[in-house]
Formats: sequence, C-alpha cells, structure tokens
Amino acid sequence: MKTVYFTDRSAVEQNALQSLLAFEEKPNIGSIAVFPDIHFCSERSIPVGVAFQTTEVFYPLVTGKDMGCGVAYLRIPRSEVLRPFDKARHYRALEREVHRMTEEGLGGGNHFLALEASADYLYIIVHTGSRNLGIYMYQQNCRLLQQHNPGQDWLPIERATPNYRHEYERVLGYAASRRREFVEKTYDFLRRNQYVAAGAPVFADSCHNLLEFAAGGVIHRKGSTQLLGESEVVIPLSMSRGSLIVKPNRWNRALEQALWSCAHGAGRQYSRTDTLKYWHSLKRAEKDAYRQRFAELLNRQGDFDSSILQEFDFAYKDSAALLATQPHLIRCDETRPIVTVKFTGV
Ligand SMILES: Nc1nc2c(ncn2[C@@H]2O[C@H](COP(=O)(O)O)[C@@H](O)[C@H]2O)c(=O)[nH]1
Repeated sequence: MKTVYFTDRSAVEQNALQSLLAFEEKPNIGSIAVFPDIHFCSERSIPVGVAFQTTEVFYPLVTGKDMGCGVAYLRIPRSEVLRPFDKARHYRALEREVHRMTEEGLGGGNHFLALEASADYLYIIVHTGSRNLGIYMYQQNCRLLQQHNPGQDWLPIERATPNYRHEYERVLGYAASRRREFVEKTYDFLRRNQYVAAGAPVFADSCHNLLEFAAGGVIHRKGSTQLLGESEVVIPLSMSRGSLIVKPNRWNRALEQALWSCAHGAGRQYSRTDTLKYWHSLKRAEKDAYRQRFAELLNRQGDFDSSILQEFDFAYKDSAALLATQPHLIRCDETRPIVTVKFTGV
C-alpha cells in the first residue's frame, strides 16, 4: 500500500485529502505516511503532517522555507528545581532575554519557547527553525529547479551532489544549534534567578521539516518529526495543553511504515481566520478565564493580540488519539505549560 494513515482517514479535511491524492498519483513517489496532525497547506503540493519517500528524484521545495525547523528540550529533574516560576516578577525579563538570545529570534507563527513541567521534570522547550539561512537555501532550490527542471517541482537525485547535501546539512545544523542556544541560555536565566540548582540537565532535539538523504532514497518530512534511534522527541500540543514526550518503539513494525517519523503537533483544526471567529463567538466568562490564565500575554488594552489568539488551544485538534493511532510510539512523559514566550524577531 502506497499511503499508510496513522490517523482516521475519514476525518482528514477534504482539501488536504485532495492534494494528498493528487500527489500520490505522481509516478516518482514511493510510500507515504500520514499523521494525525495532517492539514492543508496552501503554499505547496502536499499537506503538512506527512512523510514520503522517493528514490530517483527529490522535491526540494516541499518543506518550504523553514527547513530544519524542529523542537528541542532541556530536561531538569524536579529535585533541582528550587521554586516555582514567578510570572509576575520574571515573565517580562524572560521574554526580553529570549528576544536577545540569538541573532534571529524565534520567528513568527507557532514558534515558541516554554517552561513546561511534568510530575518528575521541568522542561525548557523551544520550537524554531533556520530563519534566513533556510530562506537562502529555498532560493537556491528555486534556482536549481529553474535551471535543471523548469516548470517541475522535483529534481533528479543526481542533483543532490555532495556539495548540495553539505549545504543542506549546514542549514539543518544551523537550526539545531539555534535551538540548543535558546535552551542553554534559558537554563542560565533560571540559574541566575535561583529557579534551578546546578545539575546535569538532559538535552534532546528533533527536526520536523527536512529531506533526509540516505543510501536507499530520500525521506521528505513536511511537518512530521524524524525519529532517530531511541531518542525522545517532543510533540507540542498547544500553549494551554503542553506537550507529549515520546520515543520510537523500534520493535513495532509500524515504525518502518511511518518512515521513522511521527506527528509533529496536534495540528490545526481551525484556520487562523476561523480561530479568530471562534474567539469572538465565546461567552464573556470564557474569554475572561483565558485572560486570567494568560494574564502575562495581555496587551496594554487588557486584551490578546490576534497573533496570540490564533494560537489558543481551540485552534488545535484533539490530541487524545495521537498515541492510539501511532503504535510505533512509546509515551515517555506529558507536560503542562508554565509559561510561554512567542513571536520574537519576526
Ligand atoms: N506546547 C506548545 N505547543 C504548541 C504551541 N503552539 C503551537 N503548538 C503545537 O505545535 C505544533 C507545531 O506547529 P507548526 O507550526 O510546526 O505546525 C502545532 O501543531 C501545535 O500542536 C505552544 O505555544 N506550546
């Protein structure tokens, strides 16, 4: 079977399904894995939340400009946490520091840095990508297509020369190093402000927007997380729900069918415009509950900017089935958000 669904196929939105079916018909596409966070992407030919394999060709534009985008965590045992984060005292200071931590910031959209906690650990979680270097690589890819296969969206595999792959790896490496910088500097912030004691926190990183060039072909992951060895990965759910921490079950046959990938989030159920409509349909008491819970995100007028509203939990799909439909995953932990910083250096 060419396409394997790790989600209820009948629940996939129609426009996402249509673009997926059109893509499936192309002769040079091998197997496809579809994850629960699948959703329509207006920019390119295949929805987000999908991985697919090719052997003779590769699709350089399919992951968009933010190649290398992913999620990293720094995990701190509860025994090293000295006190709860004081939002009133330190939210703005943390936000300002996050702003200055790297040259290019977190970026817009869903990119975020959060402190999240489970029963046993405090996590610093960051979701960000390759920023301008990714845009540069995207433009290089457009030029390559124009030169070698005008009017098409694929290149013959021979065009993935050692130089090309080296350049591509440089972009992925840059995105990964930015994530590491964010979590390490946030750890410094927490140490300096006596929130955590010195220790040996554990770092884990994963990427969900990439082409993986291997001997047997190319795995394209468009908003689907790469599973490597037995490493843990974060599946962020939403600003109000937190995240799932999972790892691959290497004994489960589904892992190969999933192309060593999994969902990279809960996935949007409402477009950004529909999310705003939903917000305006809420009762005053419901809105006030959000205002109280996320008081640090209110603007000077005491309301949320629309960029924040578009990210609230109602924008995202229910995540209850995430593990049930992906049997190749082992649940390691589940977090609840403490504080989230969004949108820096847009
Ligand atoms: N823990 C948090 N998860 C979040 C937040 N905002 C979004 N999300 C989830 O991340 C995925 C990935 O987003 P994408 O832009 O790469 O598609 C998304 O599907 C949500 O489930 C947050 O603030 N905290």
